[in-house]
Amino acid sequence: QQVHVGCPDSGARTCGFGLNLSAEVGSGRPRKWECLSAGVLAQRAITPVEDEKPQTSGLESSGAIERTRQEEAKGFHKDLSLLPKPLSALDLYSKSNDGSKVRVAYQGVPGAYSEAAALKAYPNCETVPCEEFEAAFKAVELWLVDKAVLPIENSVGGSIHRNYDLLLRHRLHIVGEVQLQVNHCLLGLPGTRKEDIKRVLSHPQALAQCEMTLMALGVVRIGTEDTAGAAQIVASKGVREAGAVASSRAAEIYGLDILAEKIQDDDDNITRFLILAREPIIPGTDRPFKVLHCCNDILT
Ligand SMILES: O=C(O)C(=O)C[C@]1(C(=O)O)C=C[C@@H](O)C=C1
Repeated sequence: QQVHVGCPDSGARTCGFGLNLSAEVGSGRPRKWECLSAGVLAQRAITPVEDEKPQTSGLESSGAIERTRQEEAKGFHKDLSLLPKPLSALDLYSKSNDGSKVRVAYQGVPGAYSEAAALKAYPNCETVPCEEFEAAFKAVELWLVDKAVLPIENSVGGSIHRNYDLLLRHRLHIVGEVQLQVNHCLLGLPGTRKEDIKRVLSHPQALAQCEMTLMALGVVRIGTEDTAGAAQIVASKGVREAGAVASSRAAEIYGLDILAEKIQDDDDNITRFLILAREPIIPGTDRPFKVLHCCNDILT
């Protein structure tokens, strides 16, 4: 039984990190265990093939070993390209930025715009729903997630003050931002008509963004924690006269009909989200950065 974890392209001999585990078949006892770290002294993994080489005896054998040792000592650093390449700041930047395996907290339930913003920022991320904004901040601080994506302002509704307060009270860093086009839909139970709706549930921001449409419909507005949460309530209560303002994705997730699309007052309804992390982004020194100098002298 042999397990070898290493770099397939360079082979065990040159791989900087490797694990080589061999055991005699049937004995159940490991015969050899070798784990190599990235250190230069531990460059060479003993492969099973080398281990099975027939043994030679006496002087002939020790002379050959000595010659090999000397040759190896002389030629140890001959092919420098075989040494493991040190990580650069750029490697780390691109690896942490490909979106894979990143856990991102957002406020709301699946189908919320904040979840869409998280997926826009990190397309392959694992989204983690949180009941309140504060829970999303704490999830990052407690290392339960890597990032949080939170709405900070909307082109129609203005600032989301709660998140400004939370930014002051928590020690997280703003590491990016996402802008999302928010297209609200009026959702209802399957088979309902727009005219049947008497009460509309949604996040207060979303209700404010659809003020004119909702006024024209003459419906009662009820605030909820998030837009997708409103869709979830409408679907679970099964009340035909209740509707929700939420995304088309929320309609899909909770099995609701889209009774009207793009019901926001302003077609250009954009929400800006901040991406928060425990660590700030420190510009690397291996890439050029643009710096803008404002010289007052030029203007006077
Ligand atoms: O309820 C949601 O779906 C959210 O993501 C929250 C929120 C907000 O807080 O502004 C985000 C975008 C929309 O502007 C409406 C609501």
